[in-house]
Amino acid sequence: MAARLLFRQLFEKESSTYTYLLADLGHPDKLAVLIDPVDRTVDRDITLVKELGLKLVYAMNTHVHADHVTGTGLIKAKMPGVKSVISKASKAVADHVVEHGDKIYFGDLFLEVRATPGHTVGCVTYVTGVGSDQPYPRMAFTGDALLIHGCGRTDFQGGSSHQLYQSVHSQIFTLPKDMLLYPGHDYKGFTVTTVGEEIVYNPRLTKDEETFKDIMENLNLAYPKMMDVAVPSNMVCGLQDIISKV
Ligand SMILES: N[C@@H](CCC(=O)N[C@@H](CSS)C(=O)NCC(=O)O)C(=O)O
Repeated sequence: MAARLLFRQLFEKESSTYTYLLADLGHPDKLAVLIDPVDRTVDRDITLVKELGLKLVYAMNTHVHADHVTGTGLIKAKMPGVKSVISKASKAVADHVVEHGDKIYFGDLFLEVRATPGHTVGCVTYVTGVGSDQPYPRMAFTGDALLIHGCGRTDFQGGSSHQLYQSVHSQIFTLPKDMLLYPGHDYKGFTVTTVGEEIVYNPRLTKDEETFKDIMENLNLAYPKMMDVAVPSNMVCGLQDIISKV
């Protein structure tokens, strides 16, 4: 049966985080994945998965988040059989650790892993693809490597403005110009962008690398309020928090 993509963009307002639900409606079991679920909105996401008749197979993270606790641990507790996913480079614990070039299949569809370190050392971008040879709308989930007309900060968790600049230019700006890009957060009310739009209008990453580094060194952002709780919890995909929340 031909793959058919179901796609939902979900928002968690306290951390301005986007969670993405993707499923292959062409598969008899309607296999699905969630990218970057948040603990606070897990019940909403699980209800939606059930209402749509999907079978969730992976709860995936683009990186170890510093501003909120991932929902992957809670989802595993509430939906036995779902596997957590994160990059090997993050050094976090998950059921499935991925590296650059890996493909995560759900039905005939897959997400290809592109290493995009710089915001954190283990950041990855997930790019959609399809196993069979058919025309397909393509999208990439950039986590905090690339935000809409912005990018993730680089001042903690192994962050590096040099690495982020190289990651975005080599792994994201080389994708097809009309590819849709979906970020991990948005603080300004945007929902989606394209590769072509960011190549022209991103106010940070269109600059030369030295100017970019200067911009990043002078962001003067306060540390995320939940950082001391979120990072240790997310190093185990949120598992240490589940006992009090299930
Ligand atoms: N105020 C928020 C944290 C906001 C923040 O630092 N966002 C990060 C991504 S989450 S670690 C970021 O990279 N921002 C880049 C930017 O340019 O805003 C909180 O207290 O949680």
